[in-house]
Amino acid sequence: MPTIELDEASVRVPLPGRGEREVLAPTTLTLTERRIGVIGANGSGKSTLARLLNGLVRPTSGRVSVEGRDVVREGAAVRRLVGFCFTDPAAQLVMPTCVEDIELSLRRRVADGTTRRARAMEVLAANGLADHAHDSVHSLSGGQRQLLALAGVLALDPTVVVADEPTTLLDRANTRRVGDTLFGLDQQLVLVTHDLDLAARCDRVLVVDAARVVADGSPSDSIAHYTGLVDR
Ligand SMILES: Nc1ncnc2c1ncn2[C@@H]1O[C@H](COP(=O)(O)OP(=O)(O)OP(=O)(O)O)[C@@H](O)[C@H]1O
Repeated sequence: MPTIELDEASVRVPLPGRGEREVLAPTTLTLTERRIGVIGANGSGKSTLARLLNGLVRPTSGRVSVEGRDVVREGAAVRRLVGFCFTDPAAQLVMPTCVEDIELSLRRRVADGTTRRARAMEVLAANGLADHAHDSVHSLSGGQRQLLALAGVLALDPTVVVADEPTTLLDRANTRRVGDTLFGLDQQLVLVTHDLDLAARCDRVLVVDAARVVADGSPSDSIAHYTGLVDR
């Protein structure tokens, strides 16, 4: 599996007229497991941690690297390695139809339009969306939209998939479909989630609380730590 490293990486954001806020305290981690869960309360810093991994957020201090590539100095290379799936697929789906959306993802990879269309159709088929290729993205259900957004990320064959609460907007059946897709991936997965059933399927789970990783271990130990914080 790939190696993701955080070396004393912190994130502070300026608050106009009020100094700054630490949204992630200096954090050191080496992540080599296949499936890594990140859980914690709203506003604890999970998304910030996830966004550091592909350079969407830059560390204020310290270093973050993926496969030895620094997310700041080698940002383009890191973004090729790390696919990022957002909570709200609307953040990712910008083209009118499903097949055009996948083609947009592929534009830098496949120059020839006919080949690109064929590849996009394959990607849709692999994700159970072939029948919707020419449908409007807006006609899809929430679960189908999330699968389409994920398909757009997977079309680029990333080495690592970071998914930030990909099932939060979904009902139970779609949570299961998207969860099964994510846990069926060959790639390394970093999954930020409020769904403790999904967290329980990971190999290692980090608990974030008040801008710090406060627990890091097996799913059962980390989930127990988190529920202990909530029940405190
Ligand atoms: N650019 C920013 N400016 C100001 N505050 C920020 C910024 N980025 C993050 N924060 C704050 O840092 C805290 C952590 O945010 P983050 O989005 O990482 O939390 P989270 O654990 O993912 O929360 P949720 O579960 O609600 O998605 C929040 O209080 C958020 O408002």
